[in-house]
Amino acid sequence: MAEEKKGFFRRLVSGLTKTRKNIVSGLDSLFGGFSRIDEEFYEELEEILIMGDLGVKATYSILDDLRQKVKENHIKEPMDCKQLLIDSIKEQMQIGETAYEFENRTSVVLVIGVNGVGKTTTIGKLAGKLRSEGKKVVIAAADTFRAAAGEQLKEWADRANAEFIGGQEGSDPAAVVYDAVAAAKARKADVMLCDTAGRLHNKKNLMEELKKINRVIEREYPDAYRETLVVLDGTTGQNALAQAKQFMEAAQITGIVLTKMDGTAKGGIAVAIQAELGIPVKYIGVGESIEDLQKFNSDDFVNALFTDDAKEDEEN
Ligand SMILES: Nc1nc2c(ncn2[C@@H]2O[C@H](COP(=O)(O)OP(=O)(O)OP(=O)(O)O)[C@@H](O)[C@H]2O)c(=O)[nH]1
Repeated sequence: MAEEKKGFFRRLVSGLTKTRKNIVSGLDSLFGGFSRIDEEFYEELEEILIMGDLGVKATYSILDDLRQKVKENHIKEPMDCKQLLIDSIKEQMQIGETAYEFENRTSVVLVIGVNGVGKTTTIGKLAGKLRSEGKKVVIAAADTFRAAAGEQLKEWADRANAEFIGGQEGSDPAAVVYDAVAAAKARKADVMLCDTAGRLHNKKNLMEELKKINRVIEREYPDAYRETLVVLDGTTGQNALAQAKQFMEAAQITGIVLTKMDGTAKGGIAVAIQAELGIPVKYIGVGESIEDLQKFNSDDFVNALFTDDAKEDEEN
């Protein structure tokens, strides 16, 4: 288990290389370049955090907290406030224990997200993980808006050996969900993963569609535990935050999946999401294989961001 955790941490550190360089190299020159903690120091810190995609709200809270800690602890040297900054970022991200209840109960997991964010891949990876734990999985392809979405999902379902229920292009998504619930009940599935179309440009339609899907699940599968995950593309930074806010208006979101965190300098968005929206990031994607979808832990994430390369190389 310890080995597994270490392996994951290493993958996280290497996946976050660009984000780490973006944020930490700026901070290192800030801590090294200033001889005292003054207004200019705080202004530069503010700029680094904003540019690192931590979001305006989280950045201001972190700065307020840091100012207070610096005062209380009578810190004079910029270098000495690095750990305080790390602690402040962690504190901003605290939203209590993240639950993964759906793994242990008969559940329906609705997955929402706009095209191209990595929704299909995420469902495929999740199905693979659940199957490897011996769980029975049904995948409902309720994104009937695009035929290609269903085909791609079927490939993942076949690979994971999960049951796949789809519909014709343009058919009623709620009808697919109805069929999938029937299949899940008949086969005593543990988890039903449900892909949905995420047409944000037409919020009213999206809301109606999700409501209809929810009605079917509530009526046909009242005992199923419910989870609604929004998938966001980590490379889009603040745009991902805006998308999350819009989805929050359309549905009761229980968690976020942040994908493509390996190829981006904008990984600070994970801080913005938890600090600003108070919704847990439940998984992050740091690559395209199944093991690259990982449960998110904010302390590990912040530690990975502040791990320096030289030390990592030494340990390896
Ligand atoms: N590097 C990297 N690529 C990812 C990750 N997650 C998904 N991708 C890639 O992102 C691309 C889009 O992923 P899809 O799963 O097809 O996205 P989608 O949201 O289902 O998109 P549509 O099917 O077009 O609606 C694919 O090439 C995936 O391999 C990740 O964590 N890291």
